[in-house]
Amino acid sequence: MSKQPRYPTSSLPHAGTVPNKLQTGGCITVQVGIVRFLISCYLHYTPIPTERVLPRIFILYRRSSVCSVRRSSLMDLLKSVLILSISIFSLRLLVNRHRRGLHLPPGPKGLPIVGNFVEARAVANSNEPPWVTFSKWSHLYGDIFTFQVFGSRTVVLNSYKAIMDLLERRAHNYSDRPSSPMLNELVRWKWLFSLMRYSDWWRLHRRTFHQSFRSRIVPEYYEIQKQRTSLLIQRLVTSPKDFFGHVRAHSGEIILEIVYGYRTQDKIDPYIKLVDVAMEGLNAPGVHGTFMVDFFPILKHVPAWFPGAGFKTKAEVWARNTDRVLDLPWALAKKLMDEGRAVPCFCTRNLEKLPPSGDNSVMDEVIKNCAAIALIAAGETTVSAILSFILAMVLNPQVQTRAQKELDELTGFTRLPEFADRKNLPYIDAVLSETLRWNPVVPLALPHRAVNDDIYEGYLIPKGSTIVPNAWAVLRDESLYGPDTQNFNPDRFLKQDGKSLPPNPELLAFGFGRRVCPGRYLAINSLWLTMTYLLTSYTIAKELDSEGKEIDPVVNYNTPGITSHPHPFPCRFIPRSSAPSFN
Ligand code: HEM
Repeated sequence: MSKQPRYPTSSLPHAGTVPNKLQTGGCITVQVGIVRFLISCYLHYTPIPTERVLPRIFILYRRSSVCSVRRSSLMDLLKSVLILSISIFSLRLLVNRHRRGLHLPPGPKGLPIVGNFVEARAVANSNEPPWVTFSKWSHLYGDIFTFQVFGSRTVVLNSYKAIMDLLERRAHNYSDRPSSPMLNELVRWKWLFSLMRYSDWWRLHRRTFHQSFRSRIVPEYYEIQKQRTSLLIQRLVTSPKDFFGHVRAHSGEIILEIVYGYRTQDKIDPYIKLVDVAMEGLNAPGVHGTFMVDFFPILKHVPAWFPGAGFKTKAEVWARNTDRVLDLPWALAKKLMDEGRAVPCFCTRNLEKLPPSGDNSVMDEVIKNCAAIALIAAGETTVSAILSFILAMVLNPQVQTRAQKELDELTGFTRLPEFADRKNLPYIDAVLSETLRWNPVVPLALPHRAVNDDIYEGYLIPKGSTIVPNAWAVLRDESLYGPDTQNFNPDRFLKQDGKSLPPNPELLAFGFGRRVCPGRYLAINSLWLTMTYLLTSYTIAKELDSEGKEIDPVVNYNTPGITSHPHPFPCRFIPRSSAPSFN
């Protein structure tokens, strides 16, 4: 007796019997479904992902049974899959010739299935920073090149034109972010809107954040920035050797007060420490491809005790720090508000806007997330830019003298500079631009993602590709910025007869399109003020060894992670006698 299918018998034309016609129809449904899926993979240039194909086949197979078909044997099914795969492969070869010469951008040749896994691992494990390696690859493959690892495609942009054409002018297609199961789910950074997909949830965060950090609002923070920068100058008198720590504290203090209304303690502040610890869990997995789970999301379900699942243990430790940096400063701000001791800040201003009655849980979460991202995003970035400026002054005393002269002439050496002075200090502005250019803080910006297929300069950029803008390579491009771009030379940004100015490094250092850094106005103000206060108060010089000889600092920016900052270097802060800061 034939076996009855497991579906409601009422849907059968003749319960208990299975007509041959429908059986054939079901098989065709399966096959048509598979063909359609494989063709769609082809059309979107997606390498056929086995982890998606197999479940898909089984879903189709089950659906076919609704057509009252007796299930064909598994062998039959596999046979048809094989035949169809071979046909689709031939079809692919055939249609390839007719695709109007559309190709993917060039790139290193990969192996079947794994693609450029070997090259990607080499980049991730190399002593050379990835932006330098990518810049070298661009000499081999061109300004736009691509590589692919286990079906996940990356397109690297190495020219100003390509970056602007795609990420700025076609921002509607390139404002998404690639998803990273390691960062978003395992290390629980999903509340960080810099990592969120291009969605309404991201838009709500971005809008809330932007309202408090746009160019017209940031002057409200001048006072906090001035007070904290004066404190930095004082601290350098007492312990100049600890300048890395002081610069770190300075950036942390500014953002903690702006966002949570919290004034840090004098010693190493626990909240600043919290951010530093949490950053480890952002920097290490932040470089796409470091963890296999980003290529095979299914691995996130592997238990931590399983051999080779060490990433789960690491992720759990990092995730606890992620939770702490989100929750603890927020709890403090809420406590200060409840006790009536809160000073006006990002949190109070936004929470007060909420209606007193009703469910505010969504906006509560958004405000909490935005406050914490400010803390995370402002920390390392501003610190790195200020340290680069200090290093540049140690290495280029002639630049420092000229900048001090410009400042002293304007202020008469009787007062500290004011933000209103900025328009009258063109050389200081050139030094600031050169600081952002010389060693950009986020050399590869953050990765973007193509929402749809796109064609650029005859190349196909498939939907879902990760787009990496190599800002470092562009900022070192001699055709844009003149000769010796490895050297610090602010003159590049001064008007010269008949010559047009190179692109403002702010256009590259702070990212692109709809994802451009929303904290850039605050960051530029902090950097400008710190530079001018330091130049007014100190001469920054090379450290001396025990014999009184100058020590040349080593310029090393090879730091793992998304941001790049100089390795510790020695220097001296020589107070300028009778500087207004010390009176
Ligand atoms: C010198 C200092 C800074 C530099 C160089 C910098 C650079 C960047 C870059 C390159 C991006 C990625 C843009 C893209 O995807 O194309 C970014 C994103 C972001 N930055 Fe900054 N940043 C700095 C300071 C700050 C500060 C002070 C804040 C907060 C007050 C901040 C908040 C953010 C946020 C929230 C994002 C995510 C934007 C999004 O995905 O929509 N940044 N920043």
